[in-house]
Amino acid sequence: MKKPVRIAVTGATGQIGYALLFRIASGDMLGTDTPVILQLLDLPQSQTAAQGVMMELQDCAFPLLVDMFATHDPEVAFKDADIAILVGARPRSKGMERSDLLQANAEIFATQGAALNKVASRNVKVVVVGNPANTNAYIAMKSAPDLPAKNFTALMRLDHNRALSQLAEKTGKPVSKISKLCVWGNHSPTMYADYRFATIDNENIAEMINDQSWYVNEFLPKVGKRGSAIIEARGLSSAASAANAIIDQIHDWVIGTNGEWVTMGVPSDGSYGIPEEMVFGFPMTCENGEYTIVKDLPIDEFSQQRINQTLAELEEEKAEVSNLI
Ligand SMILES: NC(=O)c1ccc[n+]([C@@H]2O[C@H](COP(=O)([O-])OP(=O)(O)OC[C@H]3O[C@@H](n4cnc5c(N)ncnc54)[C@H](O)[C@@H]3O)[C@@H](O)[C@H]2O)c1
Ligand SMILES: O=C(O)C[C@H](O)C(=O)O
Repeated sequence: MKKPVRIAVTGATGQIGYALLFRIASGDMLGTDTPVILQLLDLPQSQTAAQGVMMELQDCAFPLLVDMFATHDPEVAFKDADIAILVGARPRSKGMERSDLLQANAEIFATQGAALNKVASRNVKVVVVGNPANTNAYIAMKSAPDLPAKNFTALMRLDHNRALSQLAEKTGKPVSKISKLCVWGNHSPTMYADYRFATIDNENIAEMINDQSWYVNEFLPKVGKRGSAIIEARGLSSAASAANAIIDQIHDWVIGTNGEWVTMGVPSDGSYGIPEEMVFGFPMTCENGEYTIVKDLPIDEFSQQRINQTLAELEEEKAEVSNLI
């Protein structure tokens, strides 16, 4: 058996927390050979609910769950954390855009970035889920100057998975056959789900579908606005699919992608003209616990225009939180 991995989860008693914790403890995220310790953070008024969630976790008798505790203090929750999943934040409701949450949620990520800086493992892998996820990840990263900036990521795997499923449905082929898809930019309707390089059995999907109007007028808006469609239909924002995407993003970051592309929101290294440190969705491969941006892809005029649009939105969000960083 390996050494237990300390996993801090914020917003542990919320919707996503409830869909996430049991899958982490069952081994879906890090594999069935890796024991875990869950360090749960939620607000003081949610501590009784947190006890209830822990009772249920206990009642599952997961062999991999070696310890767990709940607290309202970020410095306790993040102590020595190897992985920190920052979910705790207000979700949007009908009629709101994710950027409307910026002022409500930004301070949480400044406080939690500072706490991670103080007490987490120096190698902590951070995934920010609370919206607007990219800018919140940027705030957390800037609030943690002693940790490597590359350790801070935003959840963009849900967008990637949504795009995969739409392409599988359109082509009638299984999701597992699709390679080299990516989503550029912000986790917002401006995101750019790029299928130009995507293949099924080495055949180019764009050529296979051969319908630019479907791509521009149906596929891109459907993927970009999927979060709103779920809120409209369910009355609540996505939770099980978000938890699943968190599991996928961390699984692949830690265990690797075998050369396959995935999408993660990561601090830019200047690739594709994206300003350094801007937390942006890029195509990614992962190996040995490190991610690498897929470099030197050709960017045509349409793609450049879409990338510029999502970048401009991130620049605006960044300007709005300049008081916090
Ligand atoms: N990036 C993505 O793909 C994605 C997908 C789905 C949801 N989200 C976002 O995730 C966030 C959580 O969604 P949810 O549906 O679980 O919401 P929820 O309201 O069900 O749960 C949020 C939890 O966070 C807790 N919380 C609030 N402030 C906190 C703080 N300062 N510290 C610790 N805990 C705190 C609340 O008490 C609550 O238990 C929202 O911002 C939502 O928009 C992101
Ligand atoms: O859209 C939301 O507000 C929730 C989440 O970001 C999603 O994409 O489902």
